[in-house]
Amino acid sequence: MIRFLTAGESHGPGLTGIIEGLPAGLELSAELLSQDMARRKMGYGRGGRMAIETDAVRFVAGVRKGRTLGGPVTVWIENRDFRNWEGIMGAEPGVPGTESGPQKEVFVPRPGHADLVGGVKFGHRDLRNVLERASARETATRVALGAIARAYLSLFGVNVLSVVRSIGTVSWSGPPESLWADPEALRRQTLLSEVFCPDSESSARMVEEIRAAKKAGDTLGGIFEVRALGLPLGLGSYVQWDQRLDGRLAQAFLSIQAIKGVEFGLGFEAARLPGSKVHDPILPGGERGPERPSNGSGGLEGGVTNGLPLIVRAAMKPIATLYTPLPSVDVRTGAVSPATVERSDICAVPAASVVGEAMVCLVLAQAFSEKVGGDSVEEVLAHFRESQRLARERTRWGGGM
Ligand SMILES: Cc1cc2nc3c(=O)[nH]c(=O)nc-3n(C[C@H](O)[C@H](O)[C@H](O)COP(=O)(O)O)c2cc1C
Ligand SMILES: C=C(O[C@@H]1CC(C(=O)O)=C[C@@H](OP(=O)(O)O)[C@H]1O)C(=O)O
Repeated sequence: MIRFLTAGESHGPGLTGIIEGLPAGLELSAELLSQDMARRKMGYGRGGRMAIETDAVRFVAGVRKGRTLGGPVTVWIENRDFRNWEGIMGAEPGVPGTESGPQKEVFVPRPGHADLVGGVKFGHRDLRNVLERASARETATRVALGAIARAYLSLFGVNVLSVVRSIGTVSWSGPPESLWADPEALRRQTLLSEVFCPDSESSARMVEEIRAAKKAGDTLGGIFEVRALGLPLGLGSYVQWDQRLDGRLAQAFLSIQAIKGVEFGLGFEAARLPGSKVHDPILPGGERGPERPSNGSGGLEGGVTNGLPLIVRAAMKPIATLYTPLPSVDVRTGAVSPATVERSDICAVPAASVVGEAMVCLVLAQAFSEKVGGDSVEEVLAHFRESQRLARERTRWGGGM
């Protein structure tokens, strides 16, 4: 069983991630993780912090000579900004000389952030004790662990990709199927856009809208789409509520800071259409199993992958920190006061799309490990091949069923 945890504060010394349950012998390197780490820092509308961090990943456990050992894999990502925060964020109280100067305490909660609820829940008067962990800085760890999960998924020929579908009021219909089917070309074209939208006209309009929001002291959200290609039929299960893969993916997406909605395939549109326009006919097909001429289901039926691409879209709300702040209350006095303004992103939808990919990789890796298990890569691959053989046999109609 694959499971993972993250730890660390936004301006503390660094971030730690642990992922357990990977087979021994999986090839891993910092270099392999670096592309995803770099993409998460990108996107027009991010704040000054991204210029400070390098987000280099160091393996501190579970990997030797470029291969997993079978134990928990632990990653460490340094917060380079910590050197500017050491006196404020250090773990030891009263280290001489470190507590002079501004302490960057936060007393006026930002509407839409975790400040108010965290302060009341944990009894923190200084709301910095809340925002440091609630911050999406934590997603750097998820992307590192997600890239490890991606390496595991590559054993099965699975590819996970994303594009930005809308920012603010600007939206577009998404790439044609032919471009989705060419992962390298899609990735290249997505990276050419400042907002990870491979349609250049929409991309330029999105950038313009972010620029206008910044000028107005405002922020923006948007929608991104993640797809997983090359999935076999049979990951996840309908036999228990918490084994349904759509439910597990939805939880994973909603756990990303500021994600407020998730849909699969036709999504909410399906509620407006008759069944004949929603469900995907089942045709006999050939050697590769039944054929489905459409994919309104987004690759899941009964909480189980059906062999079609997984299609998930997530909606991100606008960033909570406003440079023209909303009214709030000073927790020391109860007086009405403008919400705290911290250095902040204006829009982080492109970055969130990379985090979304990471969460899909992690949930799919868990589902694969449940289905095909195994202590070594060799064993995992043998189990996978056998399960593929059985699936082929069972869809040779009139034969194996
Ligand atoms: C990649 C990314 C970057 C973010 N950057 C900021 C930011 O700079 N300022 C901010 O106020 N919120 C930012 N957020 C959102 C907050 O972390 C989030 O709104 C907060 O933790 C409260 O959680 P909730 O919105 O899910 O309720 C970001 C989210 C993501 C995914
Ligand atoms: C640090 C990251 O994102 C941060 C997420 C974030 C928030 O409130 O969620 C607030 C900002 O933090 P800071 O005040 O340090 O600039 C973002 O930069 C990151 O993505 O690596």
